[in-house]
Amino acid sequence: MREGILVINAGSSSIKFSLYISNGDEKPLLSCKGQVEGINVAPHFIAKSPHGGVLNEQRWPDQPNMSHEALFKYMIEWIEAQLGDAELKAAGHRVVHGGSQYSQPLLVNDELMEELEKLIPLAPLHQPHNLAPIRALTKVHPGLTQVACFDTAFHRSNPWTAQSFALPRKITGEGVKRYGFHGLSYEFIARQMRQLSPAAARGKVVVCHLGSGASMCAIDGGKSVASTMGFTAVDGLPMGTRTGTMDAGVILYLLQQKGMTPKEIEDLLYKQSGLLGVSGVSNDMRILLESSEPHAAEAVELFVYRISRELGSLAAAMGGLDALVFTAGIGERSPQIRERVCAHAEWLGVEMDQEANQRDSLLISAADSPVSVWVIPTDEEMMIAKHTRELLRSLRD
Ligand SMILES: Nc1ncnc2c1ncn2[C@@H]1O[C@H](COP(=O)(O)OP(=O)(O)O)[C@@H](O)[C@H]1O
Ligand SMILES: CC(=O)OP(=O)(O)O
Ligand SMILES: [Mg+2]
Repeated sequence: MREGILVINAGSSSIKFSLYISNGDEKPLLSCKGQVEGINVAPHFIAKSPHGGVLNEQRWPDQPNMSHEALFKYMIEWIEAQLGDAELKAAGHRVVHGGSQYSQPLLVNDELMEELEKLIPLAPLHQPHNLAPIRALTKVHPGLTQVACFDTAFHRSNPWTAQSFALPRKITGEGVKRYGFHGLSYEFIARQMRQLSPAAARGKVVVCHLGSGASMCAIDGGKSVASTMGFTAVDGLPMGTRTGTMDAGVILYLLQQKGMTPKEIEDLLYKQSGLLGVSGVSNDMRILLESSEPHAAEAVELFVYRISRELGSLAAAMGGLDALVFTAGIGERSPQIRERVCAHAEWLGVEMDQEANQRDSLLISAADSPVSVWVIPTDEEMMIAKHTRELLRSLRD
């Protein structure tokens, strides 16, 4: 009996999917993957075979504001048609915030959904979009096994110092602490490192996940010990449209002196800041790198500067650095950003091989660099599929 596992990774401006098919107990193989991107701007659906061949592409130029729901419906109907004689066995979802309660992949039920909805204010760009496809799939397939995999889970191994704000204990006890995100990506990279360089994987690694959301993680002996994101995914590095770390006093100033409402401040911090706010040009790193606008160059400079400072901080959290990894959209595809970050990191023992970097090679450090430097494409969907399969297996046993 052929069985399908569908993985959904829904974000603020994109919904990514992967479909895995297995024959009986065999390991599931990737059947196709794709995404709708440009939601709210210029929606574009593309689906590819495992080898990268385009299977389907669709744009809606006269409906730029097409809803997440309508786009998800188009996507799911296309995916269902790909199943052929395979039965859809389960769906695994990336859920950005698991709060203080959830640190393992979990079977979705009404009670869990209620709890996850309470976390929407802590991840306004992500959580509503993570939960909507779960609900939409429940409608189409009422009995389908659905699994929620949390972006916060991998960081639960952080020591209390890395998880705490210096707030009164009562507030910390209510769950106001640092959770960290992009955990599925970091978990995938940690596994890859074990295969690529077992010695480095046993040591001290900093991973830079630089996408439209960007964060960094210190992984010591395979376990997350610190990261740049905190209570929410607006903390840490400046991102496409998010501020990253900011003096909390600025928020008081905006509330008390500028009379801004909480919703206006939320929009400012999550949607109007970061690369977009500083450059006034775009949230897209590709556009900024090509732009001749001085403010575009400053936005890139600030991005690199903040990565460099956080690198020092994360190395300090581990007491050293053996390997540095770049991943996600910018990390995997921008030799210039990697070069500039590595130039700031010479003091830590980072020496880059310029040619290897230009080629986006897997290993981009010089042969005698004390710290090895890697470019590893992340695969959050693969990690979700793995967790979903393991949970299904535990239900069968
Ligand atoms: N060749 C490139 N050079 C620089 N940046 C790139 C390149 N390709 C993609 N990006 C950046 O990667 C970002 C998207 O990364 P991705 O990891 O897919 O993000 P997310 O999953 O958070 O939507 C885009 O904002 C874009 O600026
Ligand atoms: C947590 C987060 O920022 O996710 P993304 O990079 O998908 O926006
Ligand atoms: Mg992402």
